[in-house]
Amino acid sequence: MFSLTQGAAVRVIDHFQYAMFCLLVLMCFGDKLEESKIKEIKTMQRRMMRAFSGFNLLNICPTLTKILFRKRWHKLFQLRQQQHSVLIPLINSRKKVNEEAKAKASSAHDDNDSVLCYVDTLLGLELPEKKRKLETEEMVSLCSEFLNAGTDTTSTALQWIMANVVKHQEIQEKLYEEIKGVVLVRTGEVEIEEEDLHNMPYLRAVILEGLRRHPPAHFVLPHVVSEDVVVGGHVVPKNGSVNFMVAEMGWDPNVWEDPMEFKPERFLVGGDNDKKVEFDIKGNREIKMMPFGAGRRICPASGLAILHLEYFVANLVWKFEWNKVDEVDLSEAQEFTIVMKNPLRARLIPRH
Ligand code: HEM
Repeated sequence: MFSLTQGAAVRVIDHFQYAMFCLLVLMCFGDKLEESKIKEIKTMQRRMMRAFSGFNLLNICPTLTKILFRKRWHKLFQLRQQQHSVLIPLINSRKKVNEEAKAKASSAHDDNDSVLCYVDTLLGLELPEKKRKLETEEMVSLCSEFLNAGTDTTSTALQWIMANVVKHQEIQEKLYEEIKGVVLVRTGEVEIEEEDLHNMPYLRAVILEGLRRHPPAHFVLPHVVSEDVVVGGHVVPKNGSVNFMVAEMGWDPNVWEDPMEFKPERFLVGGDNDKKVEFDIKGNREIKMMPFGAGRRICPASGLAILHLEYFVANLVWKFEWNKVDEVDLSEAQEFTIVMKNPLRARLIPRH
């Protein structure tokens, strides 16, 4: 992930974003693409995302806005065209892989060299009500959503968590000791595997504390109520738009002790030798925080995101000693997500 001179100061967010994007591209298209291809997809997706807020207006009354905002419509079509030219060949090549596997009468998914990727699942999907397969254009939108929704959110969360790991060296020490205890029982094994993560309750607590204290999204996506409802004595009329103050929930002093402090231990239950984490992150029983939203439109990838965060944090702490360059500044700035105003810089020393 990093190429660095021993102990050099690294601005980590660009590496986190790129690593996360590569991982999602692999999960999406099932292929390890060339770096130049990945960069082409990334640049195109960024362009689309930057322009997106300006396109919301076009939705209000398309017949009218097509006359009033011709230039903006033109730009939207141009960007969409570019997106097609980059993503459709990748979808088609996956289609071919699937067809060839079928022709050989063996499933591509049983083949050890291939993974079941997101596009495979889209190709296999039949819309139950409409009784039809997805159009290629619909798959482009879904792949685009998959890449956009997963990259900044996870890499932002990772940066906030690592910032706290650098700021609070005692947390880093505890993490390292926990990882060592799990990994060193296997001789000659230096990579942390997915299964190891189940035996690292303190790591899980650090991730949850990161999502509570620094949720990447301070609001969920806007929702509209389908009928009049009364909430806490207030009427929300049909079609009224509602949102939730995600960050404020996680910082509520009536629910959390010292809410602005970074204290992973708050998520640990059980004695010293039997520590575990039992927390209802999806808000099925009660909602104490909701970094992924809650209910029907909850982030569909909450489990995946937590797995990615655990995997990255564990390996980063296992492989490197993370030291401060300057005092870690936890001020926030609004971009696509709530990011660190002064991105984390750390001095990394390989441990092994
Ligand atoms: C730490 C990482 C992540 C956080 C904090 C996060 C948070 C959220 C939130 C708050 C929502 C809106 C929920 C609502 O409107 O009620 C959402 C929606 C969504 N997220 Fe995530 N997310 C993360 C990672 C991911 C990843 C890795 C993917 C995909 C690979 C993903 C895909 C989506 C999609 C597709 C939606 C829209 C769901 C819908 O419209 O019903 N997210 N996420």
